[in-house]
Amino acid sequence: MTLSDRVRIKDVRVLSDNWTVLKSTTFEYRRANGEWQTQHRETYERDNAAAVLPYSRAGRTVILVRQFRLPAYIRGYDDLLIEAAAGVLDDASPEERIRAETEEETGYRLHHVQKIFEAFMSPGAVTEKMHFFIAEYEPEMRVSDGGGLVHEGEDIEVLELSIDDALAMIADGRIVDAKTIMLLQHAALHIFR
Ligand SMILES: Nc1nc2c(ncn2[C@@H]2O[C@H](COP(=O)(O)OP(=O)(O)O[C@H]3O[C@H](CO)[C@@H](O)[C@H](O)[C@@H]3O)[C@@H](O)[C@H]2O)c(=O)[nH]1
Ligand SMILES: [Mg+2]
Repeated sequence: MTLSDRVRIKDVRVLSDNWTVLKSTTFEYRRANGEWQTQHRETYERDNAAAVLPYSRAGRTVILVRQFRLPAYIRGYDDLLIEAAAGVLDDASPEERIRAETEEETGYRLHHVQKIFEAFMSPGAVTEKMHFFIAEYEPEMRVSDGGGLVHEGEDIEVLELSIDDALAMIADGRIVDAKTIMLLQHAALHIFR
């Protein structure tokens, strides 16, 4: 299947080209009834990213991180966000990037990482596609404190939580990050049954 016979791009304007590119695109879309309709949409063109849930089957625990997120704060969330370790790919492969990112953010040097799925996280506005991984960890894999890159402003706390506590934190609103909820629910369904 291709959409190229339903979409005609007419004009693309760069509205902002700073940390990430914001574009405005004018295009024609052929509706289900066959009529062509002109539309304008803005897209925030982010690189793809990867996220991971390190888990211990024996300990029934997972590793998460906690950090400040300005967009959530602006929207009224008055706490640090609890998240799965994640990072943008920066032209690396998802597997390569998620290992490096996990070590940077959590201090764990993972061995095998298992891809579980890919997902667009906000497809109405953001181009980013997230690659999701799970990975078994053991205490010996912790090679540093993690914490992220100070010169990039990262100030990341590492959390080791029981899966039951993590799932309870989704229910009571202490975990509100989408990628993290997806990974924890995957773990509940497929790892810690
Ligand atoms: N100077 C500057 N730095 C930025 C900006 N935006 C992000 N950064 C820095 O760029 C680095 C990106 O860190 P990563 O670990 O690679 O990405 P991330 O912030 O975890 O983002 C991923 O997860 C987010 C939460 O789900 C996603 O929102 C994001 O799109 C991505 O997937 C961080 O040091 C962050 O502070 C910006 O506008 N200006
Ligand atoms: Mg990150």
